[in-house]
Amino acid sequence: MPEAIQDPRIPVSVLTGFLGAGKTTLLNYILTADHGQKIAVIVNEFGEVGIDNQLVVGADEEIFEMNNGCICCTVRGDLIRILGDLAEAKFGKGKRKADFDRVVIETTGLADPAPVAQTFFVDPEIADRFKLDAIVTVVDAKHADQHLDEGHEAQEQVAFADVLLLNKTDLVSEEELQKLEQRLRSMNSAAKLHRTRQSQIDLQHVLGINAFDLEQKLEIDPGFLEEEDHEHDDEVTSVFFRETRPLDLNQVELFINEWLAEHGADTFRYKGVLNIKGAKQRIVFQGIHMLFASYPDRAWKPGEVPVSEFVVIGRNLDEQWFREQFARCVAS
Ligand SMILES: Nc1nc2c(ncn2[C@@H]2O[C@H](COP(=O)(O)OP(=O)(O)OP(=O)(O)O)[C@@H](O)[C@H]2O)c(=O)[nH]1
Repeated sequence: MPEAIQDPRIPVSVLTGFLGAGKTTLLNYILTADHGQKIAVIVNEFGEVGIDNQLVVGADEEIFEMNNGCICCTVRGDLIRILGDLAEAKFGKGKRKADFDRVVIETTGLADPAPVAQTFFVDPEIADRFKLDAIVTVVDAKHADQHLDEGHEAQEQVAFADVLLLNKTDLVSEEELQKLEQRLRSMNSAAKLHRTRQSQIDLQHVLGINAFDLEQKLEIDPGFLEEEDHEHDDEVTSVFFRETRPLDLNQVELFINEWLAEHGADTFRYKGVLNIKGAKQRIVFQGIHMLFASYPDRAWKPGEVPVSEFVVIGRNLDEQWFREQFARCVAS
């Protein structure tokens, strides 16, 4: 990806997934795989001092632990501090030096990924140095239905995912897998879904995937955003928007202001590109709840049809409201 190469920020992958889904297994797999990259690891294990450090292999890696609470509530300050230390060790003139190409954060199975992801939008120094590459959610195929029925955390982990790893496929039948895949897709049609055993996957699907590059995903799997399935009555759903007519910037701003005021709490994740009238570049547009960012991306290519495409993932989404508001954004 040319954009990714030009972006000097350090990519960060966030591993999430419910308790026992296979996050540490994935982290170990990443650390031992032959990818030639140096990875700094941040581990947050709820209430178990040092446990994860013992489970994580790869002694050469920089491992930072956060044991004083759940990453999503009490210790976001810790996360900011650790990331700041890492940036200082890589770029600063201090004594402590650490050379690494990317950061992987393993969150506790009970974490709501939003505050972790928000860290990369909120804190200007962090946003300057680090870029959220992707949220990777490991799903336990055997227990997912139960977790999704019971808990908001599991639903939100699926909703926030850029990549879903349907793990432990050895423990369930093909039929069960297909049903579960449908359920996951109906909750988050934008995430790329892979089946895994022992969290093993070609790491090009997990690291350096530049999650906000919808185009790349569309190349791999055209139409994947449009898959819809209403068989389940899960509250978490995703809605996809596409419009080739250029949009009016003022109307888009009004739409977004209204959206964040009225529906910010229900919209977990949204991302995509906008085709703004008069703009030569695509505008990347993304956010998490009320935190929203947009910035000019690459220029539209010669021969490329400029198009606005984005996905909104959330709970109890008022799809009709979104469609009506979005329709008003088309430039006259
Ligand atoms: N049968 C089966 N077991 C698996 C698979 N992947 C992981 N496991 C096992 O599941 C258990 C939990 O895996 P972990 O990687 O520790 O899961 P985790 O998500 O890090 O767990 P927490 O940190 O407790 O949330 C371990 O015993 C793994 O060996 C799989 O594909 N199939």
